[in-house]
Amino acid sequence: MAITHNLGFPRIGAKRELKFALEAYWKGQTKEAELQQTGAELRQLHWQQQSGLNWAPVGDFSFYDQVLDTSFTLGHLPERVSNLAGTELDNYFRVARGRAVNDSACQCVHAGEMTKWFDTNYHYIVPEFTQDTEFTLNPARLIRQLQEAKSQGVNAKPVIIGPVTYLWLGKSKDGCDRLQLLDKLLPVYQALLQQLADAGAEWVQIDEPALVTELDRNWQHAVNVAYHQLKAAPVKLLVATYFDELRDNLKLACELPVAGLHIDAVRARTEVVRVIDWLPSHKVLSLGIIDGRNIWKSDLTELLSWLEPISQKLGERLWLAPSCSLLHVPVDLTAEQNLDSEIKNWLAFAQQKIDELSTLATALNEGRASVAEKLAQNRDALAGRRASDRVHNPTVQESVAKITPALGKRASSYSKRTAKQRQQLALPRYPTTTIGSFPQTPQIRKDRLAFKQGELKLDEYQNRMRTEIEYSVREQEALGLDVLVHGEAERNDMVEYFGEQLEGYVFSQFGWVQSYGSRCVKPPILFGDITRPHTMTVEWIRYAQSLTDKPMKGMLTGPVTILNWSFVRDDQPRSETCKQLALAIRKEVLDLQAAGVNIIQIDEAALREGLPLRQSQWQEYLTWAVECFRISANGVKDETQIHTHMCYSEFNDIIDAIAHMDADVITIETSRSDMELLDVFDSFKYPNEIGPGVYDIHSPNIPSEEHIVNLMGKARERIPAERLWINPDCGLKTRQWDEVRPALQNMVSAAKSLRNSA
Ligand SMILES: Nc1nc2c(c(=O)[nH]1)N[C@@H](CNc1ccc(C(=O)N[C@@H](CCC(=O)N[C@@H](CCC(=O)N[C@@H](CCC(=O)O)C(=O)O)C(=O)O)C(=O)O)cc1)CN2
Ligand code: MET
Ligand SMILES: [Zn+2]
Repeated sequence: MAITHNLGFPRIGAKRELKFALEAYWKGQTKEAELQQTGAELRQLHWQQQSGLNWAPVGDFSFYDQVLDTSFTLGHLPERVSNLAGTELDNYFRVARGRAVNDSACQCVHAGEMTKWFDTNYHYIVPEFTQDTEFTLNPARLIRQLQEAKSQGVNAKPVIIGPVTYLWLGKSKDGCDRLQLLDKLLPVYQALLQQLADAGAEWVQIDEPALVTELDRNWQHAVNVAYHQLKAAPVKLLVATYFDELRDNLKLACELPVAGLHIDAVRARTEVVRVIDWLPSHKVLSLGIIDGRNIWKSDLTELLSWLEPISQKLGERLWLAPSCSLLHVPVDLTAEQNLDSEIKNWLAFAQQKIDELSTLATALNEGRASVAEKLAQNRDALAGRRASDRVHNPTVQESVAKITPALGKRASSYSKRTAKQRQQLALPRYPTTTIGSFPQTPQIRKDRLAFKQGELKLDEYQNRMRTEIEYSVREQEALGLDVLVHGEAERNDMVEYFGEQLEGYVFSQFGWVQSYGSRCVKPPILFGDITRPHTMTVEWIRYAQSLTDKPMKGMLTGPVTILNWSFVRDDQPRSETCKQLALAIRKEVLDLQAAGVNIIQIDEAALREGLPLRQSQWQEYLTWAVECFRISANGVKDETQIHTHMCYSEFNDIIDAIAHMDADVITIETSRSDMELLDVFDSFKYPNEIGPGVYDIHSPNIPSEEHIVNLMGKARERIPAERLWINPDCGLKTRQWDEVRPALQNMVSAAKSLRNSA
């Protein structure tokens, strides 16, 4: 009798109800009660949609981020919000975004740092630790939601982040050893588990994904200490791991004194046999067999053949689940009206994944015959996908086979190139530029929606986008920027836009996935061999260049970032898919050059995110990822200046790979680290030009000229002035013009004053 459960459900809503409710609340258009009501309705709906399972998650819902929720549950808030007026929700949003609703008392504080959740495009708010950090239990939200679920007849299993992973996710602000806090943390967890038990919880899922990373002995020891202390709690604990194999932590995870273990049986399938061997015979084994990171239908028949003997052996001890929380996939495939029907039949979103799980459990519990029709349909869909001639294109495969190292090499070294580029571009010292996007105004979005719904003709849509481009060019000229951009008005997203242009992709209408807070992305679906049937950006850039005598940067997204932010095929290695994308981008680069564009930026914002979770596997990834970037960028002549952009701040451990990309200029995030991270870009390790971001675009705050001059002063201590550019941290699409204008004004005047003082 296999038991089914889910680790977490997407909370944004099939029509992004949560996003709209949050944004209305932040603007002060609605009251807290309305926001709470939307939350309750979404939870109820999502529990109903999971009612076919034996256990549904509770506590996976969040108004912003589940890690921030955990910080609140543990009574662990940054000191800067501890004495401010307002409700708990006000404080919650202050930590999340720097301010509460309509903070009329101007109780704005700097927001908590945001960083990537493991190797996903989801971002969490980083817990901030010092040696004086204290924890106090604040379980009300979780207990209320447990009661809410129970009152609706849900078989509820609370979900929390485990103590070791919680510490692992955070950052020490004073150099303290986070593990020293474990002793203070565990009693709070113990009390929390006690309260959940009192409120009627039988099982609690306690997530410890840190167990799939390389933990040193102190961290491994902490895992043991934690669960030996928590075993006294009067609930059954299911320790959940996901996103990778357990490897060196396998034995440790199996032997913890808890009632069950969940592992990612998609990414760690080869470990299942060993886990079954090691797991004591009283424990539940939860196998995450449905891929929570991708949108393809599972091969149910193949899974059954594998699972039947396991089910025989484990009986009631076998639980089945998606590999990880379904937060990382869209909600419901049936909402899609415009998806190509052949390809739609190959896909499963969150709801369909829940159905797959139920089908598998029924087959195991009642025999395959009981779901024969569903299994047959599933087999047909998969056979169709395998055989489809839309997936395979021999010409593309030949081009990839013909790739040689020469394709990734520029004709001359950086020093030769830069001399020619300087002569041609004649830029001042400390050239100023921006990262690509300008505000995506409500009007731009409205126009695009009208166009997509057929209410606006192509011509008219293009006219309007050209007007937006012209507007941003005039603004940049007025500001006195040196290298201009067209502003990306015509792009819904830097990856989806390219997915829409390339052959081998389809895209959804409602396939939204949360990236941070209320911000979502709609990853395009890469199903087949990639070709570029026509130019994708040339006309827009050419138009923008025609408006000005200043140099206009061509703007592209790089192959690695397109790969990492798409749902990609699982029938060939990612490196193979990436090479196909690289060849397509290379064509675009060469066409831009032919159109007279002599500065081309190729964004690789997600290059670091694609790193495997274990450092021992990094090199293999970096080798092909960097090679793909080089293939896309390096076909150009010496005079063409290649830029790349990366908006994260940890380069120490991959600086060699970054240098090996050999872009003429790299723009990076640095403003929040006070330029310290430039230490790693010193002349030996990084010989080319650098634009260290001088202000944080995630914040509405306007940086002062003095602040920027100050930061650049620090940059100059590390990098020779002739190799420095001045630019923001990242694109400006989420900001408003009223914020962008004064910020860039200060940036440009900072550049002028630096030039004068040189
Ligand atoms: N893919 C990706 N990942 C990334 C980033 C990124 O830029 N792209 N940046 C980093 C941070 N993550 C981010 C993720 C999303 C957004 C973002 O701005 N998302 C927008 C949606 C962007 C989009 O796809 N816009 C579409 C659709 C917009 C829309 O909602 N349209 C409305 C109608 C228009 C309206 O009335 O507003 C509708 O369909 O109902 C468009 O412009 O065409 C949002 O959530 O609001 C920003 C940063 C890391 N990961
Ligand atoms: N060119 C892109 C932009 O400016 C780069 C963003 S990186 C997330 O929006
Ligand atoms: Zn960026």
